Amino acid sequence: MKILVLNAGSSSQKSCLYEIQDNIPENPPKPIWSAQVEWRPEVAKIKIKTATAELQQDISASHSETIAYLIDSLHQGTTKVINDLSEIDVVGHRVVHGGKEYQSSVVITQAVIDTIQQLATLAPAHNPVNLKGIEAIQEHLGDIKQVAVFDTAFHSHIPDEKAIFSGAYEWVSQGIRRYGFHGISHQYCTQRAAKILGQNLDSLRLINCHLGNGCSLAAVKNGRSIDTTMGFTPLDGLMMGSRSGAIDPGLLIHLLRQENYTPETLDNLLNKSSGLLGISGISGDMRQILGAISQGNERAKLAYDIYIHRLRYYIGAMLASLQGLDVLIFTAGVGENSPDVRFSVCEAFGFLGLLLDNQKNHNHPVDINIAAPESKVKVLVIHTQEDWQIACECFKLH
Ligand SMILES: Nc1ncnc2c1ncn2[C@@H]1O[C@H](COP(=O)(O)OP(=O)(O)O)[C@@H](O)[C@H]1O
Ligand SMILES: CC(=O)OP(=O)(O)O
Ligand SMILES: [Mg+2]
Repeated sequence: MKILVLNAGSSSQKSCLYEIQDNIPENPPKPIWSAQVEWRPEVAKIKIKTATAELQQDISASHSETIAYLIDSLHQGTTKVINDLSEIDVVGHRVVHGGKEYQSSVVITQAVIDTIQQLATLAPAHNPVNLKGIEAIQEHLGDIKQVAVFDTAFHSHIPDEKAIFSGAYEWVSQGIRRYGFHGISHQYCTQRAAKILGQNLDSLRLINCHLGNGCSLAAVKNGRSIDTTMGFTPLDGLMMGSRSGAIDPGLLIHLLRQENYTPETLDNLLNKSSGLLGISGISGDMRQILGAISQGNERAKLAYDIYIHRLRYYIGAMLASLQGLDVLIFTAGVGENSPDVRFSVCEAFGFLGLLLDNQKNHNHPVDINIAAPESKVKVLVIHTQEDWQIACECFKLH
């Protein structure tokens, strides 16, 4: 069975074509075809990879035209991997916000599209681009079966005392609660951790640190998320590349009342120009922050220190929810690639008996335990594979 996956983020889209035969294999296979698009103001920067070819192309085209270009590259030119588009059985999409309506993956119907649309105000940087992907597939692949896989689904069993905000009781019936995000990645890493360690999830308390452009933690017990740092929207919790994470809600009232902010200017400030970017004034990219620190830039150092403090602070919160810890996991762009961040975080938890193996930490670890043999907590670096997780969900629903 051939499954095309579109994993759209706020500024980029990863896409893969997978083939699954009779059963889901234990280890994720390489995709037959993969593509990455970065949306820049005037241009889509495209990279396509197959077993035998690599193609890089900048095109000036709309979202739908860019997806048409990707689809063409599946059966034409040097990146051709299928003879005909009818070989594709199903298309899976990452959808960031599923609200209270969706607690597991669903086959997409018009009603599903309408709901994703209604939820767009809660994830304005994500749900609209997810919808564009669904519509482009309808346009170019007709009525092929499409599946929505929600970032919120993995967190849908978080107990009420951790999910309900301590505001108005009416919020509960209005669906205002902690939903949590990055669930596709948190779920993949949870299952992968059990596989790497050869242990059953029933016996493991995990904290998964998803540190990409957006950042969140999940506390996982018995294979389920029981707490997480993102909330009603993907703005809560940790400091991120350009998002503030949690801040005093009284500050928002102050900005609206005294500083003439509007909902739009606040949204822009908190989602697009805060976090590492806002504090450093340089970039939301951790590589650039680390580079600037090595040049002695004090604002970059402050941004890094706040980022680490917030990570430690929320790991503390997840520890309290789990009442202990067996495995700490680092994943996504920063978590997978920055030994500095991993070291700075782990240093604070020596009191738990957590000890890193410094050599393993620096040796580009992928899917291994980087804790010292005597450490009481295992520390895994896992290459998150959201696309594969989405493909597996499609396979299960087909
Ligand atoms: N070698 C590295 N060291 C530190 N950070 C890195 C490194 N490589 C990538 N990153 C970080 O990873 C981030 C992107 O992570 P990624 O998971 O790809 O994000 P997303 O899927 O949210 O767009 C970049 O902003 C960058 O800060
Ligand atoms: C939900 C979310 O924040 O996703 P991303 O990290 O892809 O922006
Ligand atoms: Mg991501």
